[in-house]
Amino acid sequence: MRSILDAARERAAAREGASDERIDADAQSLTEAFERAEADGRVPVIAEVKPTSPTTDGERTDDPVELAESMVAGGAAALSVLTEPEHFGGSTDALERIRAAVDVPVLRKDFVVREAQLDAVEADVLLLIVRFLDEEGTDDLADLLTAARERGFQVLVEAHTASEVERALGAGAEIVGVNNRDLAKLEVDLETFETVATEVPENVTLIAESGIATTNDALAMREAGADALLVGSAIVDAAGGSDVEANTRRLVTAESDATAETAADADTDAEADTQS
Ligand SMILES: O=P(O)(O)OC[C@@H](O)[C@@H](O)c1c[nH]c2ccccc12
Repeated sequence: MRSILDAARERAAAREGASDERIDADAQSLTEAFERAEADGRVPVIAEVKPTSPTTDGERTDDPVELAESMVAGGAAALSVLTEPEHFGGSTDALERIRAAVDVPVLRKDFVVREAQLDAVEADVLLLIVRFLDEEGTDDLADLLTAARERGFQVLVEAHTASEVERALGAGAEIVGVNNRDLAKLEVDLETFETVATEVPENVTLIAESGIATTNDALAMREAGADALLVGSAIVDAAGGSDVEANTRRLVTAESDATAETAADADTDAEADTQS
């Protein structure tokens, strides 16, 4: 299989020939969706519809709209939908159907390297990956960021290292995602977020991405400063079962459950005190 980047360049070239109409996105605010979640005690989670990936065996053939609806029922603040066809089994059609079916913001997850790719499908939020930009055959991050905003998209800029975060901020990113997965080696290390997050100023919305599997992982990412979590595998093919709604809810309620547990512990302690 050719590389993700080569595939992206080729899809970009195909779109350049197609000269689609320019998207004029009517976008729902991602940060407001996070605030609504926080206001009712939910951890802001972006749940991801990803039929397959280079690190997954096989491909899920469930109806993506049903998956998405279960995620929202489980309390997801927003959704992420892969539209990359070759390595992730995604499609713009799935994104359109999901976006029409749910009332939360939807992120288009793809490898956008050229402006022409922006017009493939409307979404609330668009992903730009620092690692794949500013090099030969791709556009500049700052130019793409501007071009995406001109079309009405909010933009999530993804970084993996401190220097990529610097490039994201330098280009004017207001929403930054730190990917715990190294896209070259495809290995996940949650310490990536814990280390790199310290580079991001308070006024920037910060998202921890990938490899978040347990409620403890979720708590650790929040502790390290994540305003929101982006979770795919642990919701869709969790070891504990594939009840997507329950898997989403488990992460969404991680903090309220932890508080309840501490309170219960305190109660038991108080009881022990009165009895002694
Ligand atoms: O399935 P996970 O480990 O929960 O990860 C979700 C998401 O972060 C991951 O799919 C992802 C992060 N950045 C990407 C860029 C392209 C494609 C996919 C991704």
